[in-house]
Amino acid sequence: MFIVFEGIDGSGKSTIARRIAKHLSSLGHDIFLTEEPTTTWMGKDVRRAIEEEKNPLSQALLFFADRAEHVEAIKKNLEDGKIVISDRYVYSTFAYQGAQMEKLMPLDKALKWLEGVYEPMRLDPDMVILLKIEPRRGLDFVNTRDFKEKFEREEFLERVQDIYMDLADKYGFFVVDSNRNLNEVYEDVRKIIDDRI
Ligand SMILES: Nc1ncnc2c1ncn2[C@@H]1O[C@H](COP(=O)(O)OP(=O)(O)O)[C@@H](O)[C@H]1O
Ligand SMILES: Cc1cn([C@H]2C[C@H](O)[C@@H](COP(=O)(O)OP(=O)(O)O)O2)c(=O)[nH]c1=O
Repeated sequence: MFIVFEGIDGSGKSTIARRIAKHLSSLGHDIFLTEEPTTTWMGKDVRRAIEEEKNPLSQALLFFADRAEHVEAIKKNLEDGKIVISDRYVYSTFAYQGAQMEKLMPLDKALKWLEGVYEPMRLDPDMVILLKIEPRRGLDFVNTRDFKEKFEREEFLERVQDIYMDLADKYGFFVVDSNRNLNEVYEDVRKIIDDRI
């Protein structure tokens, strides 16, 4: 079973993924809890490219390089009978790099290209849970930098979330409202997963 958490920055993915991993582990399941960008040197290079605001195409290809390796690790853990829980996956690239690339080309073309790059490494999750939060609220939970940067980030994340919502329709994500107390969010997510495991 391969479960993915998606959502904009500060939507609660890491917190909820950790709690779900603990819960499933207490039920006796073996869990591989993982994340993208990964914690490998490739993942570190990806983070550096984001920080240095490199060209969206280089960023997209770096995310895919990191993911191509990650998919191998995920496959191995699935073969070992583990439940894999990933904090972000390919839909982050579709949503974030899609939003960046639409400044260069129409979004549908950008998404087609990104889906094409994914194809040779494709490993589709059994379940994708999208945590949906007001971008401003999410930003308040993460780093607060200067006002202008925050405003630009908020506008960008609004667009990322719109794309996520289109992807939710297309790929059949479970959408959970994260504009609430984290315990309520967790309970909804736990029910979705417990009903299907
Ligand atoms: N819906 C929420 N209600 C209250 N706190 C939240 C909520 N979502 C996130 N947080 C808090 O915001 C911080 C960032 O959450 P995190 O799980 O790291 O989000 P993400 O991985 O999506 O960026 C954490 O301190 C978390 O407790
Ligand atoms: C996996 C992935 C992440 N990202 C972005 C989302 C985040 O802004 C940033 C770092 O990811 P992450 O550490 O998960 O951020 P957060 O915990 O705040 O959600 O990388 C992409 O743009 N494309 C991708 O494919």
